[in-house]
Amino acid sequence: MTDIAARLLDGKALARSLQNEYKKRIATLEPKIGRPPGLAVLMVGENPASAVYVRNKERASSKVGIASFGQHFPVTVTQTELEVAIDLLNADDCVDGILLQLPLPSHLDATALLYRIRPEKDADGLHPVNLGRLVRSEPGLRSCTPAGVMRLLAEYDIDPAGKRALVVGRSILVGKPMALMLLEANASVAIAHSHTSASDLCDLARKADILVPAVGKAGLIGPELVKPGAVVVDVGIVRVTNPDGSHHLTGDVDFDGVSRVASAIAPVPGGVGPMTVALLLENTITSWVTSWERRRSEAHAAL
Ligand SMILES: Nc1nc(=O)c2c([nH]1)NC[C@@H]1CN(c3ccc(C(=O)N[C@@H](CCC(=O)O)C(=O)O)cc3)C=[N+]21
Ligand SMILES: [Mg+2]
Repeated sequence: MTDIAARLLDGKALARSLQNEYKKRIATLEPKIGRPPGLAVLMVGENPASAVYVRNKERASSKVGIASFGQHFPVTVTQTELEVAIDLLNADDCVDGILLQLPLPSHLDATALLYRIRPEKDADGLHPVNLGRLVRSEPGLRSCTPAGVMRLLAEYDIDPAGKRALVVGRSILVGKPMALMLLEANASVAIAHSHTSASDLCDLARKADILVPAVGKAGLIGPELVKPGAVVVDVGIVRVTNPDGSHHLTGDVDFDGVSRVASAIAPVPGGVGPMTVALLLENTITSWVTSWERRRSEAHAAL
């Protein structure tokens, strides 16, 4: 067998160049709007993986000129306290994006909190209004990870139209919106999930031209599950503890094995993760511009 190295879908590099564009855009518009865009990331408890993502988001925000209104709550925080925090951010004219880091401890009702975020500030695209817009193929704020995957495919001129796509996983954060976005891009989409049998997963995966695992199970996708020439976008995130107690990040895909079979592959780390952060910034900037335009046209109407 000849080893054909797959093209690397370099999310890290693309995210870096997107961030440079965001930075310029903000620098141009800030004098007109009179304030920077604002993003509030709400985190509950001490999940170390979550802490890494929150830090990445805040670092990226400050790099492009987005003001952070992050709040970190103890694991004992009550539903009411979070509702109050969300209400204040909803009403704060300096805050354009609100992200509630998931998962939450089980004593909290995450759905009720997500529904409480004003759809105009829903930087994560998880409010039912924004999910409904996605189902209808209307513009709106969209879930950052799947939107980042679509942007990454576009950057490498990979057009899903007419291709068979398989999404593995059906979470509201990734799997479902991912399937809808691939459908919108005219792929023939299948979804495998925890009730899909191993043999069905194998059949579906081996037929897929575009394979998007989003499960969080290291080694789930080996080369035997990949159609030669397929595009593989790894959305799984697994935090592995090394023998010395340190940690490293890996995805659902056996990268070395699969990169000999696939035509293109997005790695973990360095693929979808940085794109998720980039699209979060982009959603925040979109909300910032939209709310400014709305206020301007209201002011005009009042004259
Ligand atoms: N409401 C909500 N929205 C989310 O978007 C959300 C969430 N909750 N909960 C947790 C997951 C996870 N997530 C990541 C974001 C960035 C990286 C990321 O930047 N990864 C880098 C490097 C990570 C590192 O520094 O090691 C990479 O893959 O190269 C990873 C994971 C967003 N999530
Ligand atoms: Mg599932």
